[in-house]
Amino acid sequence: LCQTKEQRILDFVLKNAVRGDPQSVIDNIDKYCSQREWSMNVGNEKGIILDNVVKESNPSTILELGTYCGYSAVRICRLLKPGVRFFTVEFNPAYAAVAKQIIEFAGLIDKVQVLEGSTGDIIPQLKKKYEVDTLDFVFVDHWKDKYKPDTQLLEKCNLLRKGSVVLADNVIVPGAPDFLEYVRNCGKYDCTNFPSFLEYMDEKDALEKAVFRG
Ligand SMILES: CNc1ncnc2c1ncn2[C@@H]1O[C@H](/C=C/CNC(=O)c2cc(-c3ccc(F)cc3)cc(O)c2O)[C@@H](O)[C@H]1O
Ligand SMILES: [Mg+2]
Repeated sequence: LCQTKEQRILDFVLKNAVRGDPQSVIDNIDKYCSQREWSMNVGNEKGIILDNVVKESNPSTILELGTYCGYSAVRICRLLKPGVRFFTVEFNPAYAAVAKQIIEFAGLIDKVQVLEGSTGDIIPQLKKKYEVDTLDFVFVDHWKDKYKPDTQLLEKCNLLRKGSVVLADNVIVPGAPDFLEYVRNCGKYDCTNFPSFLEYMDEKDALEKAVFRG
């Protein structure tokens, strides 16, 4: 009855992970996607870099663009102190449904708001509708051609402040060349590249950290 890969990932987690244990959820998604079916989760190599950037930023208000199955939502939220707010945006209802169940199973649903819709519509609503002042941390992992326009939209909506961290997945594979060129040359960000590997593969990939200068 599990027709989609995402449902099969959820089923594997529900069967094999430990309820309320985010690390076991992460480990089992990685196990399924490396042994059975490849899937576009940030994975464990890039995930460890993500963990370190989150830890050093110690963020209180976090936004993720592109929830997919919720792997990076679980990865990020397992590190956060109580009382922080994590918003994640997903416009595919089937993916959002899987992600909510995975986040819930991990015991993190109280920290997470899965906002169903398009980033282009939701980002402008964050201040008024979701009572966001500014964002401390943004994880960008949705369609690669939307990285640059959505980063510019975050700026336009005054959601970034001095020191806000924008961390982008896949800047080598599939790549986000216009985003890289923008954040590295527009003069508004201090950029750091973190070379790593594509999830569950030996191919090179990288994360880019862009810290807003304010
Ligand atoms: C544009 N506005 C949007 N608003 C809300 N949600 C959006 C969205 N765009 C995309 N999404 C959602 O984000 C997710 C999209 C992620 C796109 N990611 C990739 O394409 C990707 C692709 C690869 C990949 C790498 C190598 C390869 F051979 C094949 C694929 C690896 C990755 O780590 C990736 O992140 C989906 O859940 C989609 O429904
Ligand atoms: Mg990715």
